Amino acid sequence: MSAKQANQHKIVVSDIKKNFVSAQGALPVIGGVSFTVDDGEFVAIVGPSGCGKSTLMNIIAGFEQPDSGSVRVDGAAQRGPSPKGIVISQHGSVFPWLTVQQNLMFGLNDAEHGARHDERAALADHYAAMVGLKGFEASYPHELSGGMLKRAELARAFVVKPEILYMDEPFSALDALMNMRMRTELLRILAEERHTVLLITHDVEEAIYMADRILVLSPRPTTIQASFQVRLPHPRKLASPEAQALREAILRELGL
Ligand SMILES: Nc1ncnc2c1ncn2[C@@H]1O[C@H](COP(=O)(O)OP(=O)(O)OP(=O)(O)O)[C@@H](O)[C@H]1O
Repeated sequence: MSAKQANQHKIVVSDIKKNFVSAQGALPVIGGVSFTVDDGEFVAIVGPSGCGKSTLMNIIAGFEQPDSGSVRVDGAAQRGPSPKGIVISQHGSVFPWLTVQQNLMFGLNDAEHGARHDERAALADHYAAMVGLKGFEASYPHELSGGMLKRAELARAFVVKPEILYMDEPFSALDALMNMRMRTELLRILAEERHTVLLITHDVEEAIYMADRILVLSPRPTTIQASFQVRLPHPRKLASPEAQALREAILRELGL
């Protein structure tokens, strides 16, 4: 690979290995995973339950260290969580004691986003409106529905304009209809603002609907078993013969 090509990759994951040690002995979880993600690319990772998806994501996002191998973001070794990336998980991350607006303002520091409180409030309100929460800026999280809460979390992630979104089963706690709405919402926002996305999901259709590329992980100790480029135009029709063929090929890799 030439230096120029290497520079184009936003994330470079090189031969990551990870064992957990328990009373029962060593549990090999990640058995050597390498891949790259380009700037602005949306890569989804699917794999069997318990294969190590979350562990891999935690390592790539800098929250956990691998036993061996490395993660580089924009060419620099990832040694801990970086402000370039933000994690959205199914557990949620909004502060229950702050309103929607206060939650969105929380990540905006004075230096970068204007010292004035009203400038940061305006930016927070802009992102609340972008995810369909106009009119709910003064509401507290417990006053929102599950779907609205998820929108607030997305807005909270987007307001700080992260270069990378690490998403670990972000919509899995939502009902099927809201899950589909949030997929569409996420793609709409991504069309407006450029981000690199790494999505972990157990839902093959969710991956096909959104991703540019889908990596299929093997059972533990996990490795990349297959990779699929998704060359379907948006908005994607999951019932189309191309999407169905892709779904079947991925499910076959998963042994289903
Ligand atoms: N901190 C830890 N200490 C010990 N074992 C762990 C730890 N974190 C994860 N594991 C184990 O590593 C394996 C992989 O877990 P992980 O959560 O990464 O899998 P996953 O693919 O995300 O699972 P799921 O599909 O069920 O969400 C599991 O067997 C889990 O019990």
